Amino acid sequence: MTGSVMAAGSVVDTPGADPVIDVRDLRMRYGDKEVLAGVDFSARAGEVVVLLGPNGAGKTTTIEILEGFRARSGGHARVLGVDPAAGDERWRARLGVVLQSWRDHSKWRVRELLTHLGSYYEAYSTAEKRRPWVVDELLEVVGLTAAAGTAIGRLSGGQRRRLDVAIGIVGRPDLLFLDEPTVGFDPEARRDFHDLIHRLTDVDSTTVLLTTHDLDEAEKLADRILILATGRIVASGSADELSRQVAGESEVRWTRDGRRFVHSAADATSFVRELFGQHGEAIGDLEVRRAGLEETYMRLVREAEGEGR
Ligand SMILES: Nc1ncnc2c1ncn2[C@@H]1O[C@H](COP(=O)(O)OP(=O)(O)OP(=O)(O)O)[C@@H](O)[C@H]1O
Repeated sequence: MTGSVMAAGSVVDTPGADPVIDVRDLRMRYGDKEVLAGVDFSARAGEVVVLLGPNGAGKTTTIEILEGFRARSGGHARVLGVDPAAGDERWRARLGVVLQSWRDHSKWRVRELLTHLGSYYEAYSTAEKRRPWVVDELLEVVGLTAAAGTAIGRLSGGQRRRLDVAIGIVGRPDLLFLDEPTVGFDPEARRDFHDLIHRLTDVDSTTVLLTTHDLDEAEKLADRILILATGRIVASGSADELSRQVAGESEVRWTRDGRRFVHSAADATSFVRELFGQHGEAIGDLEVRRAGLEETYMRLVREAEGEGR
């Protein structure tokens, strides 16, 4: 591991507060294929943690283990203080799950299904958290009011995904797992979804663990981004912190005498100082861009994969 990659397990929890998710040395094998080779991370109450990684890196596997859907091969995992392999109904009622795709319930109508699923949570209502979510309010926040009476088989792909999110949150979970929630969303649906996540974390202190391949989305939503590659968390931090870990070059753009110039510089500040020293007021439209999350992500994954060989 090089110095530019943060050591796995370096996430620090708030002192005194039990983490909502606590994973140490998590391992998973399918036959002789090792998918998770020692994953370490934790999440605090109200935090949005985004799990990034190439196809097949093990993101869904990680989430399914934490949801209690899949038995791990080894390591320590605690979710809301409970080993997910031994979680009971009461524990499950505090989780919300949005899987990659649901393919059932096609004859049910939207309102009917949400009312039905919500009824399972009534027994777990508390003074602090009334469960389930009132259906009309839920339909409103996920943008399905107009489709409330529509049979599920007739929803568009984006509406279907909104319904998946509604199913995930109908029980007002303390912890919400979302596996690629915005696939098929148009830009407006995506923005509504981002607002919804902010509402869940701000109003309800819901903790969120989500996977996505949309780096823009990761940057918008995440308090912390985890990059999973070669079976481990190879980097952890905000988009800004990650980009500072990668000693990338910045791009400097400017115009002079009506011409556009672009230059990559390792030290943008001294380059710009020199540029003004030489050309002074002739310089216009100056822009300096640090490596974006996409470039940072690609470099971190490539470094990890290079070392793994
Ligand atoms: N039930 C299973 N049996 C055998 N191998 C599996 C099983 N489930 C997943 N795998 C393999 O484990 C690896 C990790 O899969 P996983 O779905 O967790 O990755 P992912 O990071 O979520 O990928 P993607 O970004 O494509 O959704 C893949 O190589 C996959 O083929």
